[in-house]
Amino acid sequence: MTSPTSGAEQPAPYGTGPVPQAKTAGRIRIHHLQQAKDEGRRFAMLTAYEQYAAEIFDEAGIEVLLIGDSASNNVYGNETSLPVTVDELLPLCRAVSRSAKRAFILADLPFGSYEVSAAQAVETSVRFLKEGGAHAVKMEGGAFYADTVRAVVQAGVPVMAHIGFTPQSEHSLGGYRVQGRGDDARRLIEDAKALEAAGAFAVLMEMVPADVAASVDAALRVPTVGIGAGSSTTGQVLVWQDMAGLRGGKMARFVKQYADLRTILGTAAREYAADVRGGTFPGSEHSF
Ligand SMILES: Nc1nc(=O)c2c([nH]1)NC[C@@H]1CN(c3ccc(C(=O)N[C@@H](CCC(=O)O)C(=O)O)cc3)CN21
Ligand SMILES: CC(C)C(=O)C(=O)O
Ligand SMILES: [Mg+2]
Repeated sequence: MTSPTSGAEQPAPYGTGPVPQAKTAGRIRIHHLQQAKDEGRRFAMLTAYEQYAAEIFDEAGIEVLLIGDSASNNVYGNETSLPVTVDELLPLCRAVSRSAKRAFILADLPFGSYEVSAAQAVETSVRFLKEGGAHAVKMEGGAFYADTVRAVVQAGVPVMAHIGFTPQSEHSLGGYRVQGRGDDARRLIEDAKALEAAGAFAVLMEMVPADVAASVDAALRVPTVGIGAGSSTTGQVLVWQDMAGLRGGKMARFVKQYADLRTILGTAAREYAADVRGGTFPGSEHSF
């Protein structure tokens, strides 16, 4: 193979020198996630909605950052993920994609932005890549969405499918409940296979019995990601404010809390306020 750098050293003609690769060098891509499955390794995914979380998780080696529609109830103050819009998620996606150098950037399609037609799904997905800087999108839904997945993939947008408990359908599913128990296990496996056949590069399962999730993972060539789906999936995902203990209140069973940021930030804010009220902040070292 010949390359511009082989043979005798010659000045490169203008415009043919090496292209800077900083933007993509070392970037996690879909084939790395596939390799993880093929070689029996697991990968980690977290949500991220802004600059510092994105930078910190990227530097920590988290392979996939998800701009989740869970921004609805973790950023925008809604009770559920239903109200959040494309126009609200796009700026968060842009902030994360600007801030992460290595992670694969995955954007959730919010409720109402892809269900109407395959054309609507393609239009919304393209916006997340063009305007949000995402590398792929995730959408909720089973085999019924296979044609939609196929259309988006054909347009050049990789798709992660999301099955099991799909929070955008909580009112159809009758609440926040484990999916795929008993006879429903077979349907979950068929959904996953149909979505893989439609071109999904991965399948995420939420709140599915561990043995059923293991069967789905075994039935698929592509990697799986789990949240409340046991330890047999290729990857795992958590909402970062749950994982880091920033969010208060009762946590779902599938959450493991690795830090207590809510207490740390609350203590910092109380100490700051006390210093201000007591006149000890700012000190002379903070003054001009
Ligand atoms: N902060 C946050 N964390 C999440 O994991 C999350 C969001 N927000 N927003 C969108 C969806 C909603 N999700 C949720 C939220 C709560 C439960 C929950 O309360 N589960 C209970 C009941 C399970 C059952 O009885 O079947 C649990 O104890 O796990 C589950 C999924 C997951 N996603
Ligand atoms: C919980 C994960 C899988 C998600 O879809 C989200 O954060 O929106
Ligand atoms: Mg979501």
